[in-house]
Amino acid sequence: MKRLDERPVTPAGAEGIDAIRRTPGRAVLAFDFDGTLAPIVADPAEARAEPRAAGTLARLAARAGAVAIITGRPAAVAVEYGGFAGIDGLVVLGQYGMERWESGELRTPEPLPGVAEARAKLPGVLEAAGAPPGTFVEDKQHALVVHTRRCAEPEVALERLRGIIAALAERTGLALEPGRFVLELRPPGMDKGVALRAFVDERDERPSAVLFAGDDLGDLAAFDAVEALRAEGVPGVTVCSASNEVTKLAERADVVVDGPSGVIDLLDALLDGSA
Ligand SMILES: O=P(O)(O)OC[C@H]1O[C@H](O[C@H]2O[C@H](CO)[C@@H](O)[C@H](O)[C@H]2O)[C@H](O)[C@@H](O)[C@@H]1O
Repeated sequence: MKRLDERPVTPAGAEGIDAIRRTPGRAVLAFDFDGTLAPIVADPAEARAEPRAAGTLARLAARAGAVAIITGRPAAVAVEYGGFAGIDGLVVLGQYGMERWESGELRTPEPLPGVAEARAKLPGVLEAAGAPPGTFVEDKQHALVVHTRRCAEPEVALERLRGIIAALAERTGLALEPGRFVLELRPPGMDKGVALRAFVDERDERPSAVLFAGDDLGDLAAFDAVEALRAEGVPGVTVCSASNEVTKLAERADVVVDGPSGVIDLLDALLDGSA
């Protein structure tokens, strides 16, 4: 396993890592799910966390001030696919922070009416746009996700659909959330940055440091939140779980690691003091 001091880390990131090591009991660490803790697969229902993820998160939750998963998935799905149900102290903020799972309890709001309207219109919209074979819709109750990963040319398919899905989002009062070969229609107002900031602000004490790890465009809002906290004097670390599908996070991150296994290696190094 690569030691942290063998990796390129920005000076601000190194400060954040030092602060986590010095005072882990007041550190807040949060993670995206797909692409960060779970390797990307063609069928979203087949995604599962990296086999070491639950064990490492359990150790982390026992040592850190607070640990959360902040995901676009429904919280219960991330708990199930991650194997996270037994992790004491873990909080899962699902659907970009609209849902909260904690100690086996799920809090979820009523779906926005625009989602039902979009659900009814989406099949016709996709047909009218000539969605290529392989395009499919994932219905998350609070949001609808158009996937193109299974198309012969996923990027071409995504670009063909982008405009018409954006128009549907506008007509139904929803936000368009683009991601790795996905266009998601979801309620506006909440994002991973808002969710992370609220999670940090719940603490009784100011955190010693904040870390967020992600891989996709929706995670940039959480990177913004880490940077805003840094500007307020809270040391922070942004970690990119790298892929060749999204490069924007690697350009912004303090530390870049090689996919979900690299994220777990990094956390194990932090926990084992070899960081
Ligand atoms: O916030 P996340 O935990 O990263 O969730 C974002 C979206 O992830 C899922 O899609 C991605 O993973 C799939 C399974 O590996 C993959 O097939 C797809 O191409 C990826 O974009 C999920 O299906 C979405 O609902 C989430 O919004």
